[in-house]
Amino acid sequence: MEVERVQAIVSSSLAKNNIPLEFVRPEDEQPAITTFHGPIPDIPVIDFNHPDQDHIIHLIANASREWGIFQVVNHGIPFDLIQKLQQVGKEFFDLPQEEKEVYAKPPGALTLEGYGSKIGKDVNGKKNWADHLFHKIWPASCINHQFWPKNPPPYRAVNEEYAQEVRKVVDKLFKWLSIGLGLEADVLKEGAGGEEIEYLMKINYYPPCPRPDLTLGVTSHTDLSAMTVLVPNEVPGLQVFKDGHWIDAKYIPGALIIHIGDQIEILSNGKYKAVLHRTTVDKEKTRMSWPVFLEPPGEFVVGPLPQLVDPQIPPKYKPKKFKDYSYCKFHKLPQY
Ligand SMILES: O=C(O)CCC(=O)C(=O)O
Ligand SMILES: [Fe+2]
Repeated sequence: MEVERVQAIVSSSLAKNNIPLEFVRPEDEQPAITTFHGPIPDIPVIDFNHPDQDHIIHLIANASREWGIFQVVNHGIPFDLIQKLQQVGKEFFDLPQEEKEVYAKPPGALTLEGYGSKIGKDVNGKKNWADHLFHKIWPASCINHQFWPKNPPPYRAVNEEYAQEVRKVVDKLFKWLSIGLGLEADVLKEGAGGEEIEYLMKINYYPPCPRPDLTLGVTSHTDLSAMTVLVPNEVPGLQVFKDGHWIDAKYIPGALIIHIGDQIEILSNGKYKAVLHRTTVDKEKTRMSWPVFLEPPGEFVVGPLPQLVDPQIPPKYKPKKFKDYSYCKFHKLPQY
């Protein structure tokens, strides 16, 4: 069966002011009805250039306890590299449809890697207003170049360079998040797979939509990863659920958006929270984003760090192989 990409639907036959019913969300999900516009604090913004490292650690730990998400400025990744990452990704999605299909996720494949759209409809029978491309970028041993676009030609070099830069930021984040729990600097990284942690790049492509009030790009979820490091383009759309409200993330040029994912929530025994988030789409503009998911290897067992468990504070999660955790999450089965 041929899967129809959202981008292809948009460029073909879309009636003005109309979208196919399978993209129309129930009212309790529609962004026009459920987005909060009252006064509310912004997602915390953390400056890695702050001279006092203890202060940075304090801010990161607080943001991860209270929000599960924060933005980082002055993170050290050169702005022109971020712009190149965006440019080569955009050029890939601008290719003719049949050229992109060369990278299509093989049907029935176990891997997430490849070009595609979410095939299954969700529990409401609804689809996401988004296409995507997934491929691993680190460690070298887990890279499948068959899923890396050959076009545009600089795609590979730019993604290789980005992988090296993002690793430096990730190492700092793991270290500071660990210290923020009152623990040794290496515990979270080691608890999530150490040097074997896999860096999974995703490009989200959200075409313009005639009815952004009715649909969603990605529906509400927490990330399966340990954490996620995301570069957005300039079109707003990320929303986070905080204190019972869906609120918009502000776009800060060049900033990285850090999501705490399920595996850090588990490792920290619930001290840090995986953030519930979703995305909206735009009437005129294409939104894109480049999350990198940091995932334990499939066979790696993740559970609450023993240092955070005692008779007064029992473990809130059972240790589990990452591949089993992912399987349950994708198939919407209970975890424990
Ligand atoms: O596009 C975004 O800002 C977020 C995308 C997202 O949540 C995801 O791909 O997991
Ligand atoms: Fe996400």
